[in-house]
Amino acid sequence: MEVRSRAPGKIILAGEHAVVHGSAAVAASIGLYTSVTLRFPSPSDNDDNTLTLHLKDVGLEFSWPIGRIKEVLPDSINTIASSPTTCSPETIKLLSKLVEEHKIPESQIGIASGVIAFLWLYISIQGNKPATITVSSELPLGSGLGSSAAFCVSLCGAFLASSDSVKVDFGQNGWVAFGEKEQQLANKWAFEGEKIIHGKPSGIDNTVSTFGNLIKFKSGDLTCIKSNMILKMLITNTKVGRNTKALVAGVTERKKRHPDAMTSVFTAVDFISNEFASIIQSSSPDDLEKEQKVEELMQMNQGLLQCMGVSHASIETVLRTTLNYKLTSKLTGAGGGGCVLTLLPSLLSGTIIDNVIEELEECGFQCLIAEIGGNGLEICFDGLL
Ligand SMILES: Nc1ncnc2c1ncn2[C@@H]1O[C@H](COP(=O)(O)OP(=O)(O)O)[C@@H](O)[C@H]1O
Ligand SMILES: C[C@@](O)(CCOP(=O)(O)O)CC(=O)O
Ligand SMILES: [Mg+2]
Repeated sequence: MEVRSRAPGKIILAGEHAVVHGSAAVAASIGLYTSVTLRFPSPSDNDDNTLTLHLKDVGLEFSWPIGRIKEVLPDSINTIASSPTTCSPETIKLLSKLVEEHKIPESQIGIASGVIAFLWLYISIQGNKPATITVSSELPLGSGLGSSAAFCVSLCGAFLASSDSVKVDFGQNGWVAFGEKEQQLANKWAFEGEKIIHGKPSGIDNTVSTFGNLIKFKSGDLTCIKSNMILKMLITNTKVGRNTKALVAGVTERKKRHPDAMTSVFTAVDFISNEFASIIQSSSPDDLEKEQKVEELMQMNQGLLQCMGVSHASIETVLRTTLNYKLTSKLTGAGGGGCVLTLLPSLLSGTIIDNVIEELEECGFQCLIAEIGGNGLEICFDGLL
């Protein structure tokens, strides 16, 4: 049997980092997906007793005989697919042992945490069954567009769709969404995977990747938003690599050093995200006024992200370049490099957009205009697409 799943990346329009500390944030899914194919060996493949993971984007392959997994985890992982569980530090150590048996080049060492998350999610949901899993993504990895969440959500989608705890209609054609209960379950498991990759995630990335659309998120609670204005964002990837876990930990350290100042920063971001959500939902027909307010909030949010210490020289270059065209930008995701959003007002001419993109690309950056607020996690069964 073969199951396919896909889950989108995201942009955070307001509130990254502060959302980890309980402030509100606003995020949207984008039309770039991570896809997973899961294949169980057929009865005729009786020699195939391995768990294999192909990571196409990074050109790495991992394979473990099921016997080796049982040897390293002798007490097996006592989890059930319907009950998402946090991986203990002891189990992370055991799973790391399995990952370290494969050579990961030093330049790609960040992939190890993703492979540990994969093992935790697979063994927890599917147990010790042999299978081959292939992952490929349209998202740049480690750039602030939520590739880690899309990775965890798409894996959980495929694992749950082929487990007994989820009822899926095998008869439907093409890509289908889970029912709400199954979406909640996939989201909770994906959050457990994100914890392994990020350390202390807020849960916004896996939530928007699972449910899609536009959301406001605060302290684990999700509110769906319906935008009443066209939000066109240019995404500029500075291609400066960074690691979300280290950036999130850096902000927490800064909060420990300056608790009152940082609490005020997070409170200000909470107001910005709430106001952002109300403006885009407002039924006022004055789009120009709404765009100007959104731009001002983006500018304020960027200033506060600088206060948190997560901007970067490459991000500042994008801000300066776009400002020359009177356009407003802010970093998106964890910062420290990665991606920057620029609001493209509805009346902006195509020529200006082309010119700004050309100038940004001359700096070595990569630009894209992504579709905002599309579908979340979807599943497809073999032969039906
Ligand atoms: N397609 C993928 N293949 C392998 N690992 C992935 C993939 N997508 C995400 N990951 C994992 O997620 C990590 C990047 O996550 P993170 O630092 O949070 O950045 P972001 O989520 O912004 O892309 C990678 O180092 C890897 O561990
Ligand atoms: C910085 C943060 O707000 C978003 C991180 O997004 P990304 O991994 O950089 O795509 C962390 C979180 O909310 O878990
Ligand atoms: Mg991430």
